Amino acid sequence: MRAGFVTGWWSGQGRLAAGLLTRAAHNAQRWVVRETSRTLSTPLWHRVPLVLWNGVRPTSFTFGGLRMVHARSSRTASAPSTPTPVASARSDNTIFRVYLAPALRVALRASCNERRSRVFVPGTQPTLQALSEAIRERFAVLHKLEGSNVRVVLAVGHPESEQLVETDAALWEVQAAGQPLYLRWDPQADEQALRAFLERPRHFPTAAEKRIALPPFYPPSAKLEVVQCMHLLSFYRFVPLEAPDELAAALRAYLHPLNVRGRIYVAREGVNAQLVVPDVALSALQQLLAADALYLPELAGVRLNLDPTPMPLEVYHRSPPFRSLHVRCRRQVLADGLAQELDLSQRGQELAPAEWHAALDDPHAVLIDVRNVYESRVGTFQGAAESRPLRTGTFRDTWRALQHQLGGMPRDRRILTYCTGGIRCEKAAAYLHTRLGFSNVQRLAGGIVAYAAEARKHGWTSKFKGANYVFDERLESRVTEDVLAQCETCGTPYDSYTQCAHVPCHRRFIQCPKCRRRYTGCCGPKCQRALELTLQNGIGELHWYADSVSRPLPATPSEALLEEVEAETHRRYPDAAHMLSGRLQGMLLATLARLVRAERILELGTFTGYSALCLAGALGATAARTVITVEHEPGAAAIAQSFFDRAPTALAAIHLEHGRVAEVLRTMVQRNEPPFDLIYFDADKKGYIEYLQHILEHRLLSPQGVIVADNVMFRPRYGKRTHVGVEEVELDRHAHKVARRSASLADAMDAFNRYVQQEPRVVQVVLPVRDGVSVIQWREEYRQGKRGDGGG
Ligand SMILES: C[S@@+](CC[C@H](N)C(=O)[O-])C[C@H]1O[C@@H](n2cnc3c(N)ncnc32)[C@H](O)[C@@H]1O
Repeated sequence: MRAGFVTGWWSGQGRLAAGLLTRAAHNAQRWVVRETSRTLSTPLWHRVPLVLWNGVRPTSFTFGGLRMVHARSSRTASAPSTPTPVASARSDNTIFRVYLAPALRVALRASCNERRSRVFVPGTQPTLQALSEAIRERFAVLHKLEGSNVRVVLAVGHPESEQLVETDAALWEVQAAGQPLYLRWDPQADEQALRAFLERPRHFPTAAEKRIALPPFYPPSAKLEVVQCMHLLSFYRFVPLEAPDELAAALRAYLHPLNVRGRIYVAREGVNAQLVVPDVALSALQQLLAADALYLPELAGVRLNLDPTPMPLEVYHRSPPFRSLHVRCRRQVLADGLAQELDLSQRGQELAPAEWHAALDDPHAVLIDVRNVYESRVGTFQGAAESRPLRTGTFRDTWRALQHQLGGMPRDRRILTYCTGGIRCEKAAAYLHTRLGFSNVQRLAGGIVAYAAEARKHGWTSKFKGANYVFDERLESRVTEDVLAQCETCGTPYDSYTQCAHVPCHRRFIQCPKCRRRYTGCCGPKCQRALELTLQNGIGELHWYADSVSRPLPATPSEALLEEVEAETHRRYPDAAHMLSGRLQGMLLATLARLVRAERILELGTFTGYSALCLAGALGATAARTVITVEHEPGAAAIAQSFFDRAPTALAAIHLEHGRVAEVLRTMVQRNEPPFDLIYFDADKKGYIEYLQHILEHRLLSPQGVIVADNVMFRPRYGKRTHVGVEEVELDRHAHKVARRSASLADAMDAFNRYVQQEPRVVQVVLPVRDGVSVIQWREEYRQGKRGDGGG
């Protein structure tokens, strides 16, 4: 017997029409259905088995409206009669790593989250059929294959692998070897079907095209142009659904015209929705789901958890909690990882927020926070009740944590459970009742969201302290001003979550703004280092582009001369040639010199004379115009002088001062040197602060003058890079030395930037050109003044 994993063909339109017909039976007066079902008899696509037993090996057959096409493969070995046991299976589930192959990802336009997943299959010897169902549930994007005639197979090891999983035994082998699985096109795919799918028209029918009559109370438009604010709203209901996909289709059809965004899961066990609703559409949505409404009978009278604070439209635009509407069919609306379905008919007693508020004073009650540890960290209920945190990482861990926390407890003890919106408590309470035998389980109706709204409405002192963690892009919604958590990097009280800026890590964690700045948005130095390497590459590319589209000033020394300086520098200083300013920075210096109408320029750090030549070019030759440049290294000074001697006469005179910058600056003051209109800092980084103080103190900068400081965004180099990532930075001994030195230079530059930022006499702007250029000027009130008066 052989089995193949396939996705098949079925009539998507027919499915919708069939769904609508069924719905029409509920409320015939509201629906106009012009389409009729075609071949459909089993509307649940995800219930259709995807494994073919091919004793007779059909190439295709139709099952409940789904045409199944067998995935032929190069593997011919038949399944052994005694299956190999699975080597590694955790708890009640077996976990598979499944990826979408790149070609499939692109074709399905899978989002980042949908590109790979761990797939949990109940049992330790899962069948291929169970895995295929779990995959269908996990990779909702496979829905897009609906209506196509293309096949997807499960390949082992790599995206192009032709080793396919076709039998349960092959699956167990894969699991035992810990190999990843790739969802890919069938290697023997029908080219035509594939092309038809890839070139399919991307048109999403509107409600009018679907011929759905919208309710009369709908607003004429819910477009964001006519909206003032958005409302955050959630609802869920555990209700047995015969045809979740019908309800999903109906929800899409009804909610799209209201411009509702968010995420709705629909399964045979019920519905779970988190939405953001335009203000003009809120009352229509409420009417749609009202107790007496017939539009969505499965949801009639569902409790709507409305966030009491509407979101102004500009806030929504800045950080929308949801950007579009996703209605997805899943195996469960709340995946619990339990091998056996819970009996949800016994799920404890619901307490209204006011009853809950009072119940928390019961010293004999046990309070169970059913949320995960990262949620409890930023906000919890506090009261007399004894609190037993579950500290779970995912909802699937709840069962073991409950057994652990409540193991030896009398079964008639009063248990109070709460979660964000109430849905998790329903399953937890059912488990406590039916599996652990607790008889007095009570849960907070509507969860923290409903409690916070009621507390605010009635002016109670909230017993929930801190922030309510939410699963949209806001990450939390504040209930009280209490701060229960700490910054994970410095330990100061703070409770806002962020995500590590280093994309491969992307860890969600708590970090204060100070540490966020310090670690450039990363969760720690390791990720920061990795990010810096990425940025170095990125900036390199941007610099290259900026250089290629810039055009030098006409008076700049000839490109040929500058190229010669560069070539000579590389020849004589192969390891230090990067110190030379280069074309783009040379152009920037010349432009700034022109802008401030500079006559006198001072450069600290000549090296081989590249930037001095650019500056002299910007001034042009007149008697009053001069560039003074300072260099202490005789070899570099000699090279620079040789080029200055050969410079065209159209350039301003360049006077090279041999010696250390500090001394030269002192002698300048002694000999009463007139002030400069542009001073370029490009010598030793650790002296920048001292030079600045001296220049300001002795007014060596003219009132309109500008200081240009180079390398102010200098970032440490961390040795040889193999490829970007957290673990990939190799440091050899020499690299260690370089790293230490460059780290100390980076610190010096950071100290300089911060010094200038707080220096009252100047203003500065930092430009991310190369490794950062700071442009510093006198503040207006300090422009005029006498030498030695400190500029004041
Ligand atoms: C980055 S390079 C200058 C590059 C040059 N401005 C250009 O763009 O072509 C720095 C130069 O400053 C010199 N230098 C460093 N510290 C110095 C100091 N205290 N006094 C004088 N020169 C110094 C170094 O010898 C080196 O040649």
